[in-house]
Amino acid sequence: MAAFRTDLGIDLGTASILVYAKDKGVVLNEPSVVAIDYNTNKFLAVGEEARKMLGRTPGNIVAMRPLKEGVISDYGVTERMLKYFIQKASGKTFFKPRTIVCVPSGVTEVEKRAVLEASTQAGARKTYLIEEPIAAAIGAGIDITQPNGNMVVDIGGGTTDVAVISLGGIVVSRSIKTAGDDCDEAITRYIRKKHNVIIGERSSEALKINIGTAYKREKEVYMEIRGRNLVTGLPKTINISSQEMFEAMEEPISSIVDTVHTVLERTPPELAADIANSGIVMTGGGALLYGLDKLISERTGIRVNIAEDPIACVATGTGKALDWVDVLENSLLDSDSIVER
Ligand SMILES: Nc1ncnc2c1ncn2[C@@H]1O[C@H](COP(=O)(O)OP(=O)(O)OP(=O)(O)O)[C@@H](O)[C@H]1O
Repeated sequence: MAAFRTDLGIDLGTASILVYAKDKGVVLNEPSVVAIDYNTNKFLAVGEEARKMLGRTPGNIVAMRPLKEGVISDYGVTERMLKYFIQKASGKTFFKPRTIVCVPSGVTEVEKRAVLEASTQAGARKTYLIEEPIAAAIGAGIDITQPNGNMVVDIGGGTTDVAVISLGGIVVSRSIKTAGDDCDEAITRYIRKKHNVIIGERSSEALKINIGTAYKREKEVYMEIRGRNLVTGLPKTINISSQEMFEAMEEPISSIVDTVHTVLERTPPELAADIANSGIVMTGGGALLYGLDKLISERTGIRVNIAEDPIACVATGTGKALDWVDVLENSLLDSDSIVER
């Protein structure tokens, strides 16, 4: 199949957008955040620049995430943001690329159309949509065309997708709206309750990344964080331990582990035997949470492998899928079939 230099694979994620260009790898990796001036309806900033504005904007400016919990919460803004990133990644020498966009698993048919339309309007010659677990599996280096069962656990910002894939298609899957962002929220609630301190979104994420833990650590680690004292209203610095993080995130983490368990229970025995042999593969930023691989392995009795560069897996898999369009045809939705040009 002929491939063009500018073909793009796009991981349209809740937390970030990654764009993979053929033969170049990941060329763009930015938070899926936009800052809009509501008086003029103009985009003031997109991506990293907009993320810095979260929680720091005056009345007329809103910094927001148009994708939430694995679904498109603001359709029009998502469309404009996607266009912006496609044009940025294509550069000046823009000759119509083919794009393959990986959409969060919870999107509706209407939202799928919106993504296809946005991509077409941004100049794509043809756009395909791919399901997230399939892209994650390809990105993790799994040959999904084989008649072997593979289990992929993709833990993103808004959704966790657990899927068993064989012969290029999903055999059993489950998607829950509990993932990395819920861990951040659980941390914020815990600190507010236990320390009477309110911390921001970025601080709770920093705690999770630096000292978060899903499986008891042998050696306790600590991190200082600044927030606002609920009683005095003044800034306060507190020292948080990894044990506290373990307690704070217990609920979202057990939902994720239970989901893996449920999918395994529903997996046909032949495929379950394949998975027991090859192990479970974890992808997405959430896979990097300390001890989560160990915990899942302990609960299921199956080895767990964290994919190399788990955050980029969906994007690289989406990009690589451009070469597999013919094989994957049944799993892909394309712009010719649903967008009237
Ligand atoms: N080292 C780390 N430890 C724990 N969590 C991490 C780490 N690095 C990133 N994350 C978390 O991973 C999540 C983002 O993952 P990813 O970029 O795969 O999601 P996404 O594709 O944007 O989201 P979704 O798949 O839900 O649409 C965020 O919640 C982030 O805090």
